[in-house]
This record gives sequence, C-alpha cells and structure tokens, in this order.
Amino acid sequence: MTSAENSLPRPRRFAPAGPLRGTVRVPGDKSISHRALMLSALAVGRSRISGLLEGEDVLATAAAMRALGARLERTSPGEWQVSGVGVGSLLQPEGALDMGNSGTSTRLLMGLLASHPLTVAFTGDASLSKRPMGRVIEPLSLVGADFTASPGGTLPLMMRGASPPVPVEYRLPVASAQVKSAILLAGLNTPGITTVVEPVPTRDHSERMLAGFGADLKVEAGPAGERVISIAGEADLRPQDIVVPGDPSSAAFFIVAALLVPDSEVRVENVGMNPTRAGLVEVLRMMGGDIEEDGVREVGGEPVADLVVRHSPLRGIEIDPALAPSMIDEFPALFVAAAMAGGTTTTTGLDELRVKESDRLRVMAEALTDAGAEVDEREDGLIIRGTGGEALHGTDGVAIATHLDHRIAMSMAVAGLASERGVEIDDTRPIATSFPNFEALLDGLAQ
Ligand SMILES: O=C(O)C1=C[C@@H](OP(=O)(O)O)[C@@H](O)[C@H](O)C1
Ligand SMILES: C=C(OP(=O)(O)O)C(=O)O
Repeated sequence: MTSAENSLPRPRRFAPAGPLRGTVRVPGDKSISHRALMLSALAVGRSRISGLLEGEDVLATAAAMRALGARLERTSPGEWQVSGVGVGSLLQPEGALDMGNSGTSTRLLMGLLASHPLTVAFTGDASLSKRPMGRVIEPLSLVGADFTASPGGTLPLMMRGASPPVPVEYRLPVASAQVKSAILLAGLNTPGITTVVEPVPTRDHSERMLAGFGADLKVEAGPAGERVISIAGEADLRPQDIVVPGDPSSAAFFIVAALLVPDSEVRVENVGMNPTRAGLVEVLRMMGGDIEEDGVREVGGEPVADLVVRHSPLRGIEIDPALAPSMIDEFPALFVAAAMAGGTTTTTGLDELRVKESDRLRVMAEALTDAGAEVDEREDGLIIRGTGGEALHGTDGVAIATHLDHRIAMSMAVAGLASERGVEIDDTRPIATSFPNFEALLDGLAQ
C-alpha cells in the first residue's frame, strides 16, 4: 500500500524561487537498493547495507523479501542488516506480494521467483496495474514458469514457479534492464548456464552486484557487438557489506533546477556516475549546462562524484536516441530544461516512456503546455520550442495532473521554481516512491 493509496491527495503550488544556493546530498540509488535487498536475501548469512533508499518502492521490495523468509532489520536510517536464506530456499509467502507503484520490484521478483517452486500472486497500485508484464512473462515462461495475468498481461497476476527450471538463452527485444535482470535472477536457481543477449546496453547494476556477491557471471561481446551475459546456476551467494551510491535520477531535478533558476549555484553530493546512467549530464552539457564534477571516487563498486551546477543559458539540440537508455528516467526533467532553452529540442526513440508510471510523453506534453511551453507530441518523442531563457508563465487555475507518477511531480515542481507565477501540482504524495525528502531539500535551497 503506497501513501497515495491510503491518504488524500496533497496538492501544492511550487512558487518561483530566487537563486538556488547550497548543498544537497541525494538519497541512495533506487535500482541498486532493490538489488541489494534481493541479493542479500539470497546469500547465506548476514549482509549489511548502508545508504539504502527508504522510498516506498524499495520498501515494497523489503516487505516482499520478508514475506519470502529473509530477516531484514533497519538498524538506523539507511542502515539495514539482512539475514539471507540461500538461493533455492525462499519460503512460500502467505499472501499476495503488494508491489505498490514499483515496476522494478515486480519484474525483478517475478524473475527471481520464476525458478523457485512457489506460487505467488503479485498486486500493485492503479499505475502499476496498467504496465506491461508480458515482456517478462514471455522469457520466464521459457524458463518453465506458468502465469495467469490480467487482460493485456498486467497485474494482478499469479505465477507458478518452474520445477525444474530450464536455462534459456534470450535476446532482449526491448532495451530493458528490468527484463535483463529478471532473466539473470531466474538463472540463479536454474541448473546450467542462463544467457541474456543485450543488443543495446542498459544499466548494469545487476551484473556488477551479482559478481560482487560471488555469482559466476560473464559478460562477453557478441558478433555484432551485443553484450552477452551469462550466469551459472545454482549459485551460492556470499553475504556482503554494500554501500549504495546516490541516485543520479534523483540528482536530475536539482541539476535542472540549478541550471534554470538565474544566479543559482548548487552542489549535489554523492551522485552515481555509472556510464549506463549518466546520459542526462552529458546531454545537458551539450546544451551548454555548466556542470562540474568534483571528487570522482568509487562507492560500492560504482563511480560517484559531487556535481557543482551553475545557472547557464541552454540551447536546444537534437538528442541522439542511442543515449536514451542511459537517461531513460530523466526525460521528464530534461523536457523541463528544453522548455526554457534557446531553440528547439527534438527527442526520438522514446516509445518506452509511454509504459512507465504514466505515459510520460503524453503527460509531460500536457503538463508543459499547461505551464506555458510550446510542445509537439510525436509517436516516439517530444519536440519542444524553448523560451530562450524566459521564465515559463506557469499555471493559473489548472493543477498539473501527475497520474501517480513521482517523476512528473518532481519535474513540474522544478518548472514551478523557474516560472513566473508558479506551478500547481495536483498531488505530491507519489514523490515518496523514490525521493521522500525531495520537497525539504528543494525548499532548503531556495533563498
Ligand atoms: O532496472 C532498473 O532498476 C530500472 C530500469 C528501467 O526500466 P526498464 O528496464 O523498464 O527500462 C528504469 O526505467 C527503472 O526506473 C529502473
Ligand atoms: C520507471 C521507474 O520505476 P519503476 O519501473 O521501478 O516503477 C522510475 O523510477 O522512473
């Protein structure tokens, strides 16, 4: 149950701000936090995790791992200890696994459990219940799991895990780290070698963390340059001490806010800079953004830096669709930046944005238009004619519809800060999905 399901909508007007100045430290990476809990629950013995994101999506994963028999204890904020049960030894959960708003929890757990002899029901909120699960049902059926899904291959669904599971070699038809990870996680309890062929690289946190836990995982180059990832089952995972780096997808909102609000200078600390996630910084620099990296270091096997971001005039560009996977969750924030750049920004190859927490192409086109931007919605992207640095006029009497989508809410909050009259958001509750202290941090920066 998410906060947006058991309370009343919490609308808010984000007013224009003076210069943003100061330092923010972004919370732990959501993708890495999910994986840290899942793999710790499968290692025999006690793992320690620090910097865990305590957003609602990750808490849904934590609750599921508890229901499957692992012991999880929160020792202080962001610090967790997990006593794992071992690959193959998860228990039959008593009730349905409630995945809340979280696509990552759902698809990765479907994979993990597909090779266990368990019968599991998955449920989710109204947003998650519209999202396609066929993309994992198809490969996991080849592993031998059996599914009864709602019409259209959606939640609620029931899965009977394979017994015995069959190792597959699967070529990803969509660039999706969730589908890749689901298959690799199924491979953990499958005898033999499970292989995923990835034509377009996506975030590689699963590969890094599986190797860190001692799984026998290989990444090779295929004949056409594809990534060929294979994992040997039945794996023995060793408990780990994991430090979760900060989430670049959360940092995105502060980076864009500092670029757009005149005279701002913000230091964003602890930002994960894994090249499979760093596309937004690259694109904003191409648009003229002044983003400096300071103190580049390694945290938990991932590159991390502090970023110093200064207000900059931006220019519109054509964004190479090949960059999309490395900034897939950052497009709503990028669209806000484009709305105030000089000239036109063109994006293509973004069909995947239509199947996130909301249809992020349609919803951002409507939201930015309501706030005074010039936007054309195309099948696979947006074309945005920027104001050339002029503040957007903002919203008067219309509240932006966020459709249970945390990233729409945070992006339009940033648009409000950089607007003339402010932007009204219909509901800020979904922000707790990935970034519970977002509003407090943002309010702390406004002078
Ligand atoms: O693997 C992950 O942790 C994620 C992968 C991406 O989804 P897709 O794999 O569906 O692109 C991303 O949008 C999501 O927020 C997190
Ligand atoms: C798409 C997202 O997450 P998920 O797929 O886990 O719901 C996101 O956080 O933007």
